[in-house]
Amino acid sequence: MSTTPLLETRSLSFRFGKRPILHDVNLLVEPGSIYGFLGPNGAGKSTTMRLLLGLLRPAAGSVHLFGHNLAQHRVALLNRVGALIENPSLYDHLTGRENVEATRRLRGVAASRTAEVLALVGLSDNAHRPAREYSLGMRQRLGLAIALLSDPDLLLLDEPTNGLDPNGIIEMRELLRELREQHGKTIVVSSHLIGEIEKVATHVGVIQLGSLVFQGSLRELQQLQTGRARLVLETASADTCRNLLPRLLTDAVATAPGTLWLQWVSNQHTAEVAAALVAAGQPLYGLRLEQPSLEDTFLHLTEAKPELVK
Ligand SMILES: Nc1ncnc2c1ncn2[C@@H]1O[C@H](COP(=O)(O)OP(=O)(O)OP(=O)(O)O)[C@@H](O)[C@H]1O
Repeated sequence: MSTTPLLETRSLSFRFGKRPILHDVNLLVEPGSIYGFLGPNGAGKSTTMRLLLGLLRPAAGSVHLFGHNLAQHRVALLNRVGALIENPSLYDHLTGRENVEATRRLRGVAASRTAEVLALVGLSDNAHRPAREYSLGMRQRLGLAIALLSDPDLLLLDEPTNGLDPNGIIEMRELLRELREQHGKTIVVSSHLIGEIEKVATHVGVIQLGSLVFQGSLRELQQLQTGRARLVLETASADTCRNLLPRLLTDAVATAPGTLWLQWVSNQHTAEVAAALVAAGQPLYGLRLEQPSLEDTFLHLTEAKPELVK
């Protein structure tokens, strides 16, 4: 069964003046997902978010929200989107509740929503305090409350945990999970930290130098990580082993006179390599599996050329 993506970009490109910033970006966000939009600083995440919100105009390509072209139905489509772009602009002298109220009136949203959104982000008990007394985490949650006023189907959050302490990061993560699981929101959340995204995202897009270098489910990213596992083999002479076992060791790389690295395939293959070495009369001093971390895989992706996009 195929569903219409909630958000899609088609060959989206952007330039600042003559400088190309985004190249042919094809994002695909399924309804009900938390899409982690990952990339190092300067990769183009904020620019993409601004294009998704119609705040910048593409040099080429298009943005589609809920199956419709943003350029043609801007107001109607953006009514269904809530956004938090970096730090929310708040009135520091007003209370949390008054900050929400100010936007609620402006947008003509029902009065009952103020208490609802404050409760949703866990700020009911602090709603009477002026925003200047709020921690950064509370400010982010207040910004999110304001973004939730019109009960949007899609939330676009640009680095919402930037600068938060570990507690604030956990609270934000739990809030995103709750918004998806209990309120059916689809969320796009950008970050430069894979460690944060892997804990909350169902899908991941990785951007590097303005190009999407990976897009898929978190599971597919983890599979890519497993595929990068390698066997490290310690023996007396790497060259002798390679000569004796050309079929098994053609692609092995000698990193030291007695050390070979080869791509990990399966447990069976590992056992076959070990048995073959011993049968060939070669000493086996060590055999270990090295699994790169997801962080390594992310770094690998963001160092690689953009050929991995599906
Ligand atoms: N107003 C601007 N004029 C010219 N270049 C810009 C402007 N804003 C951003 N850029 C450039 O566009 C590129 C992408 O920036 P962008 O802010 O989208 O990246 P990012 O992935 O969000 O990174 P960060 O997390 O550091 O904001 C960068 O090279 C940046 O220098």
